[in-house]
Amino acid sequence: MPTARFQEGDKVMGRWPGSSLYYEVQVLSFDAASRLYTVIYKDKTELELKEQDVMNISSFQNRTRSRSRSPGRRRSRSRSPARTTRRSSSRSAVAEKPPPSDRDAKVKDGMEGSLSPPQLNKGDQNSNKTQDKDNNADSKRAEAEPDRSQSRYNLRRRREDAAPEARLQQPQEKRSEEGPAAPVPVPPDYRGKMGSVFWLLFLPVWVLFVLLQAGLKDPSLTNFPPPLPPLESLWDPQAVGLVFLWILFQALLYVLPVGKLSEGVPLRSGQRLKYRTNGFFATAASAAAVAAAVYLGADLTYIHSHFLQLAAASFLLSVLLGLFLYVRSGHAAPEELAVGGNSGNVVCDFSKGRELNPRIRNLDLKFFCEMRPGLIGWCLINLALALTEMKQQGLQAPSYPMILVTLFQLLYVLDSLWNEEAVLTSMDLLHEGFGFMLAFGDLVWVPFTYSLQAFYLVEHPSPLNIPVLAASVALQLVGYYIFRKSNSEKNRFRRDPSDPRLSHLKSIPTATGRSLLVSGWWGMVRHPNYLGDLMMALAWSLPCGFSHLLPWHYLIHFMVLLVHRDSRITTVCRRTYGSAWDEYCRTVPYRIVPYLY
Ligand SMILES: NC(=O)C1=CN([C@@H]2O[C@H](COP(=O)(O)OP(=O)(O)OC[C@H]3O[C@@H](n4cnc5c(N)ncnc54)[C@H](OP(=O)(O)O)[C@@H]3O)[C@@H](O)[C@H]2O)C=CC1
Ligand SMILES: CC(C)CCC[C@@H](C)[C@H]1CC=C2C3=C(CC[C@@]21C)[C@@]1(C)CC[C@H](O)C(C)(C)[C@@H]1CC3
Repeated sequence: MPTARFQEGDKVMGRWPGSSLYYEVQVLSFDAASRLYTVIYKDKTELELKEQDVMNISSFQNRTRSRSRSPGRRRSRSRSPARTTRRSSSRSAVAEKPPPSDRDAKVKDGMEGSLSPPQLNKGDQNSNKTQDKDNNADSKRAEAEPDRSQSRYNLRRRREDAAPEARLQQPQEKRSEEGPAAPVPVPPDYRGKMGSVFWLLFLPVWVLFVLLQAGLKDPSLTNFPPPLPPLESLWDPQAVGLVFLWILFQALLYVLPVGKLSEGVPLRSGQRLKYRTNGFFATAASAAAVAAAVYLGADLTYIHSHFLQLAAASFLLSVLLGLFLYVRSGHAAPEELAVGGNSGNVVCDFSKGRELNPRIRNLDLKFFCEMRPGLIGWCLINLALALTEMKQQGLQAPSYPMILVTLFQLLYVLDSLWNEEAVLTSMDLLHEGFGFMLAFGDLVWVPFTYSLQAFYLVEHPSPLNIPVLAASVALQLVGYYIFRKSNSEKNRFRRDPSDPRLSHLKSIPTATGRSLLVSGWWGMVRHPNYLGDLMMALAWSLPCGFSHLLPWHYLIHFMVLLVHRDSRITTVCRRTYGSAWDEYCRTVPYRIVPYLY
C-alpha cells in the first residue's frame, strides 16, 4: 500500500492550477486511492492536487536552481510566448486547466520561483464583486461539466463558492501578518549570462559609435564606423561636474516638499510606497534655472560642442550608480528584491539590478532616474541643439523640422511629467530591479540618443515638405491621444477598478485578485500605449527626411525595445496570472498593431 509523502498539517509547495505558480499550502488530507492531496492555500482556497504538483519546500528551491541551469528549461522558456492553454468554458483563471502537454511545460517554468499566495488588492475587490458573480457561475458550470481537466484536478473551491465575498474581502493587512514572500533565487543559464555581458559591452560602444557618426558631415552607412577619437578626449572634468550638478539639482527638486505625494501599487509585502510626483514643478524650476544661467552668460551651444564628453560623463555616473546599487542590494531584505533580479551571478545582477525599489530616505532612485535627470535633460539638450542650429546655419529662428521635432518631444516629456503618477503602474516600476542597465538607459540612452533627430538637423537641413510635415503632425496628435488615453485608462483601473469612469469596461478576474481589462483601449490590442508611442516615434523622424538612417535611430530601436518588452510582459503576466493571461491573449489576439502584429 503506497504511503503519503506528506502528512496532514505539513507545509508544502502546491502548484496553482492552470498556472506555473507554486504557493505555500498546507496539507489537509491525502486520498490514497486517487493519490490526490487536499491542500489549503493561504487565501483559504481548498484544492485537490495531484501528487506531482505538491513538493517539499526545500526540494522546490533546489529544483528551482538545478532546472534553471538545464538546457531543457531554456528550450521551454524560449517557446513560452507562443504557448497557450485551451479555451475552457470558464472565464475564471482558477477553473481553467491547461492540457497535459502544456501543463508539463508549465511545471518546468513553474520552477522559476514562488510568488506570494493569491491575494487581492483592496482596489480590485469592488469591481470583482460583479465579475465574481459571472465568475462563480462560470466556475460552477465548469465544475458541473466533467471535462478533461477533472482527470488532473478537482477544483473544490469550497469556501470560495460558499462565501465569495469573504474571499474578496480578505484584508490587505493579512499579507503583512503572514509575511511577504521573497523571490526564490534563479541562477541565470549560459544564454542569460552571455546576454548580460553582451549588452553591458555593446550598448555603451553603440552609443559612442552613433554619436561619432552623428558628428560626421555625411553620416551615411558607407561611412560607418566613424574614425575613433583618442579615448582621453572623452574625459572632461568640467562635463562630469556639470552632469553631476544637474543630477543633484534634480534630486533636490524631487525631495522638496512641493507637489503631490502619490502612492504606488501594493508591493508583495502589502506596503505602498510614496512618491513625490512633482515632475512638472521640477521642469518649470529647471527651465527657470537654465534661463537664469543663460541670462548670466552661459552658452548652451556648449552642449553640442561637448556632446561626446557629456555623454561619457553620464556614462561614468551611470556605472558608479550601478556599482552603488549592486553593493547596497547586498543588504536588502529578501522581500525588497525583484523577482528575477536575484540570480546570484554578479554580472547579471549588476546589469539587471536586484533591488526593486532602492531608496535613499524618500528619494526613490529608480523612479527619480527614470523620470527626471534624463527626461528633463533631453529637453534641455533639444533646446541647446535648436540654438546651435540657428547659430551654425545663420537662422533667425530654428528650421521648421527642428521646431516640429523639439515641440513634439517637449509635449511627450511634459505629458510624462504631468501624468507622472501613471508611471507607477508601468512594468519597470512594478517588476524590474534597478541596476546598471536601467541607470544607463535613463542617464545616457534617453538624453543622448533620443535627441539624435535634433542633433542631425543641426548640420543637415531638411527641405520643407508640406505633405510629410502634415503627416507628421497628424501622427503625433493621433499617437499622443492613443498613448495618453490608454495609459490613463490602465492606471485608473489599477488604482481603483470601481472608478465610475470605467464602469463600461469589461475585465477578466485572475487568481491574484487583480483583473485584466479586455475592452476599451486594452481590448483593441494588448499594448495600445505602445501603438500610440510608436506613431509618435514615426512623427519625430519624418521631418528629418529619408537621406540618412541616423534620425530613424529612435524609431528602429523603439520597435525592437517594445517587441522585447512585450515578450517580457508576457512572461511576467503569464507567471503572475496563469491561464487568465492566456484567456486575455485569446480575447485580444493582437499585441501592438490591430490585425498586423
Ligand atoms: N519612450 C521610451 O523609450 C519608452 C516608452 N515606454 C512607454 O512607457 C509606457 C509604459 O510601458 P510598459 O511599462 O512597458 O508597459 P505597460 O504600461 O503596458 O505596463 C505593463 C503592465 O500593465 C499591466 N497590464 C497589462 N495588460 C493589462 C490589462 N489588459 N489590464 C490591466 N493591466 C494590464 C501589467 O501589470 P500588472 O498586471 O502587474 O499591473 C503589465 O505588466 C508605455 O506607454 C510605453 O509606450 C516604454 C519603454 C520605453
Ligand atoms: C539601454 C537599453 C537599450 C534600454 C533601456 C530602456 C530605457 C531607455 C527605457 C525603459 C523604460 C523607459 C521609459 C521611458 C523612457 C525610456 C526608458 C527609461 C519613459 C520615461 C519615457 C516617457 C514616457 O512618457 C514614459 C511612459 C514616462 C516612459 C516610461 C518608461
